Amino acid sequence: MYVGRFLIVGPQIAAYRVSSRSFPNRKIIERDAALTVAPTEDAPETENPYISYNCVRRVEPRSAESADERPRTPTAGGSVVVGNGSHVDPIAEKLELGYPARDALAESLLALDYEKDDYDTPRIAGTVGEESAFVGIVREDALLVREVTTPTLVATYERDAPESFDFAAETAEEAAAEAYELDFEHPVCAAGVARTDEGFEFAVENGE
Ligand SMILES: NC(=O)c1ncn([C@@H]2O[C@H](COP(=O)(O)O)[C@@H](O)[C@H]2O)c1NC=O
Repeated sequence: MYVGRFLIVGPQIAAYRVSSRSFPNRKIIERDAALTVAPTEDAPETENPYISYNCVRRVEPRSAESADERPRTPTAGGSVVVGNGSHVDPIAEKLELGYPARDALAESLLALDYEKDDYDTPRIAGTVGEESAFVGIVREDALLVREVTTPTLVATYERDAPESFDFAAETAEEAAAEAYELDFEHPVCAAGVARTDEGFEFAVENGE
């Protein structure tokens, strides 16, 4: 089965996988507080605006101090956002401003809406916070945002409503590997995120 991009959010763990028929020449690049999907060096040029984006963003815990004095190093609090497009950034920025995760997801997904491509591709996103985790999707016919307490999957095609999903990973590396290896067609790359005592750890599986 081909489900396109998908994510899984457990309450303390998250995974995101790029599956792609049309743009397989992509990889995930690790940055300081983000993971970015980008074309590989040998990818053909394209004007498609939807294939390069931050698929994971770390959000530092809110602090009463001024913006300049906020902690810059990862701590055990804070949140993580995962998703399949440019909406990941406004969701993270709203969490930074103190929006509840449900509202940050709903507002950002609705503002950007589904992608205006040949497939009306939905936008999907998830958050892992200190006390709760959420998933969301905006499709041509619906906006769904739901709190999750067990691992939950949502995908762009076919499996496009949040559903409970058997996901055993406990570390970021296991999450990236398990998502990459799941039996959905056209795997390209995957990201894993897990909360640890020090903050969130990230891992990437680029299938190399
Ligand atoms: N986020 C992504 O990595 C991504 N990759 C492809 N798309 C969109 O989905 C369309 C279909 O792509 P595919 O045939 O690879 O599933 C593409 O034309 C593009 O508009 C994406 N947009 C949303 O999932």
